[in-house]
Amino acid sequence: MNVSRQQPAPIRLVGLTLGYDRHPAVHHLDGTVRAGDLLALVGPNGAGKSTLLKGMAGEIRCLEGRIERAGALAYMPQADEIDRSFPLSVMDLAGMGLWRRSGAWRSLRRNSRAIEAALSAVGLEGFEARPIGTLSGGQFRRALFARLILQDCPVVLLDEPFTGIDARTVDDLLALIAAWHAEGRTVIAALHDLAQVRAHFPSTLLLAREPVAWGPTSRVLTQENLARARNLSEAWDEGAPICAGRQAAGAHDHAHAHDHAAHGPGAHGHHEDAA
Ligand SMILES: Nc1ncnc2c1ncn2[C@@H]1O[C@H](COP(=O)(O)OP(=O)(O)OP(=O)(O)O)[C@@H](O)[C@H]1O
Repeated sequence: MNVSRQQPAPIRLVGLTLGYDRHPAVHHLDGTVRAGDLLALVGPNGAGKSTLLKGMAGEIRCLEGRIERAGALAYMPQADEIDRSFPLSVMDLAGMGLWRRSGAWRSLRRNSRAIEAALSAVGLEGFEARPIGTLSGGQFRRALFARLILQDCPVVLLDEPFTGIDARTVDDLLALIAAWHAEGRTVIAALHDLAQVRAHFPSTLLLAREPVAWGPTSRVLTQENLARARNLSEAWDEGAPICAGRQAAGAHDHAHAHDHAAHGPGAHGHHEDAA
């Protein structure tokens, strides 16, 4: 792994609302993901985790506010968003990770050595020529992680990277993520397994269409915060328009189809991690 690569910059969310067709999916986000953070995004179904990752990856535009970030970023969407019918070999798929950096100077031989090393790091040696459509879910996930290794980006975004993956593969991939963290990269992952988050992710952003709590995992994943996240999600109105009054009112007194009553102290996602 190239240790001289670019270091990550912090990612700042400023008055951020993201959504689809002018309907917010997640809003009122303010806070900073520290450079080098290992951050879990947690929340009920529909809480806005994927939407936030898509916004950070530049796949959707901000409805309001902005995301300030710099440098290269690698993004792994949810498995069902990836077309596996495309006639690609495992080697081709992993090799796509080199596109950003590979120029004419990089020989095919050097490329293939790097790809083989990445495939070996995820336990896929011998799979180079296999069409991706023939891989099991776990093998395909490993191939995607090999592509991330080759992308070699300072910031890595993962959307539910372990869904449907067996325990051994999850352990291997968690070790890879821990190594990225140790190298100083920023890693942000949307996850549902709270035990896994507690064990492996020092920071957590708990979302329920808006930030419920953001900070050290042990302080965020409390019963009280989790209950508040459930209540907020249930109270959400899918058809609500974007909060046009927020900036004018500068507070929470604007007319809202969704319930803000559950806001508590610390709900506004300021990163309380002093370290
Ligand atoms: N392409 C889209 N078009 C319209 N609405 C969308 C789109 N993608 C997501 N949404 C809506 O945005 C909201 C947030 O969805 P999102 O996928 O971000 O949640 P999530 O926290 O990742 O959920 P899950 O845990 O179920 O994956 C949901 O109400 C969802 O229906």
